[in-house]
Amino acid sequence: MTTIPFTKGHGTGNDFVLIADPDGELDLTPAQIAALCDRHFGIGADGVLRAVRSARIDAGAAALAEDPDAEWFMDYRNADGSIAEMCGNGIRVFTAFLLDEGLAEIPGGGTIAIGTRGGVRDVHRASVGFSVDLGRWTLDSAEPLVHVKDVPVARPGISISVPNPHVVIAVADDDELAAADLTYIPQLDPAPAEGANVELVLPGDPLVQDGVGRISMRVHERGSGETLSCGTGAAAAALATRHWAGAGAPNAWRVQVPGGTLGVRMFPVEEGEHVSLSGPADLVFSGTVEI
Ligand SMILES: N[C@@H](CCC[C@H](N)C(=O)O)C(=O)O
Repeated sequence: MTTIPFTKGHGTGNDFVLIADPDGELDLTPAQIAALCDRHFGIGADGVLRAVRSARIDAGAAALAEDPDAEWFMDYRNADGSIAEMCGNGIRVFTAFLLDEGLAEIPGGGTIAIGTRGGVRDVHRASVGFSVDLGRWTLDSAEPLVHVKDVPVARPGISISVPNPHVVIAVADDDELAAADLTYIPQLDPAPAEGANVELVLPGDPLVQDGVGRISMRVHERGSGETLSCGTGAAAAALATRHWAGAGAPNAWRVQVPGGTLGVRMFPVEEGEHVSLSGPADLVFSGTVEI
């Protein structure tokens, strides 16, 4: 048994166990991650965020090659111990944790570069919490048929990577959004080999207010089940809705999730378009745990 300090944090209710492991000494197994995330027998969380110096984790070499300033690497794990490329809520909470622990600083008005398995991501302070540039997104050609328990009709999903995989479907109304039973894993046909996070989206009425698009969303996350929020899922949901809305749809979106509100923005860059995510990041308590 090893006793390790941890902090519990969340971003719009998407909650995480945060562990500082600067020298990469803690090789947590999937079973240990699942035990930490267990809501009955552990601390309870949707995932684990390990803060390790990029130089001290294999996956960090690519991050440092991309941006030598990416001193810290976010080693993200889903609640079942599986690895994902990116976590949009997690990276804001991770940044709050680095600052709180005195491990990093964000110079006034500046950004911090964080290594992730999906590439280096720049985070800066926002009016509420933090904003992260999620980088380039891709629309994949797959349109799997999505069956969600208690949603009467299966419908084709739109596949978007940011760069973790998402499949987004629209629902008809509030009742359908509420009725969906996301304790069951949505069935995708064909099923993507790497799995997918599935977002159910209800466009706002009106869809656009004061130039900002509005949607509500629920999510079933790969490796974590239904969560109160998914940052990369909010970005994928806004991108899918803009795609459905067609020409003239806005590039700024407010996404209502069960745990709060997130902001999504699309903006042009030299090589295409990036999507950014903003929202709160809260550290709730700290303690020690035996693993
Ligand atoms: N909750 C996260 C996404 C976490 C990873 C996801 N479950 C996956 O496996 O891709 C977010 O806020 O983006």
